Amino acid sequence: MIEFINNLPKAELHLHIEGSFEPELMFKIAQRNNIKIPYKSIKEIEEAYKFSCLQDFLDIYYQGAGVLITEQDFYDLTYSYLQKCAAQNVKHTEIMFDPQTHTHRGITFETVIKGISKACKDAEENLNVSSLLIMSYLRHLSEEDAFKTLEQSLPFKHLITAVGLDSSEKGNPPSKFKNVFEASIKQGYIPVAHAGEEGDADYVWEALDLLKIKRIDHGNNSLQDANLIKEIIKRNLALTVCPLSNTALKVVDNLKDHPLKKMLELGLNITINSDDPAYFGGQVNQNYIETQKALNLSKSQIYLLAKNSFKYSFLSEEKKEIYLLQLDEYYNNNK
Ligand code: HPA
Ligand SMILES: [Zn+2]
Repeated sequence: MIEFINNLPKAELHLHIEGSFEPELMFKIAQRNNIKIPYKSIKEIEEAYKFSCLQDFLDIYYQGAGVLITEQDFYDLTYSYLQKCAAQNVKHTEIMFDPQTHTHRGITFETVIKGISKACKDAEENLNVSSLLIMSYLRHLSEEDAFKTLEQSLPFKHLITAVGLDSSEKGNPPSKFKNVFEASIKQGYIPVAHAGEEGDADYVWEALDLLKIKRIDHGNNSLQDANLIKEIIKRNLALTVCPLSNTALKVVDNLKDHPLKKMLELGLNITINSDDPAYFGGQVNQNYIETQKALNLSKSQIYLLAKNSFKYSFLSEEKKEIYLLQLDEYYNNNK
């Protein structure tokens, strides 16, 4: 089964590039930029990565991102993640980045987007991994600040496919960002949002009805509301579920209690993703492997999860078709 998962062609739809920042690379870039980080060794960093909730994690995640200064830093961070994609048979990835985490430290939007997008272009050519970008607004900041970010993104609109909403969920409902999402959609960006990770089902309703999202990031707490489940299925929206993130942030106590299998049985369109792999103990394949084991998922369920990852991507129908054919061929030869 492990080999079946490792070789399975798949896409990743929920990945924060700042959350892919491995300790080794963080040390290297910190040294290069003459920045002190509050850890003496990789062991100390790993010790610090013990979280009791989302906010606990976010404090450390923003601190880690603070060593990224130059276009080269953003390039190295992104290329390093894309190399991991190639090694895991991730054929396509939809990468979130948080511009405000960097612009608030005096790094220009241009530096961030140029470094990330150049790595994506090189990986497409050299590693055969395709990607697109999701610019995520930080929900603990104001809507006005998100509007500034939208404005800064416009010269680089051709490099960005979607907008997202992440950071501290509780107390920052989707309704706070209704206007900036409306403006983002007008600019041609596809809307997605984190909803129902720590927030309740009403936050997912708001994301659907007010932000008009085309995909739900996490969405675990949708299970609180049977009408919401029906609505998600009716709108044909997928949930980008992140099992190891959920256990690391205590959204779920134990992987054996994870609702993913129940979600599949309810007919929800589910995908498996790593969220912040450097912080949560595993890349996307590890998420598949551990979840399969904990929930005793069948090969056909694993196949369905990979199929959903392409089907609910924001690729063109033609490109989806190519990847889906590759996946079907793999499955027929290995089931
Ligand atoms: O899992 C997450 N939730 C909210 N914000 C985030 N930013 C990075 N990862 C996350
Ligand atoms: Zn996330």
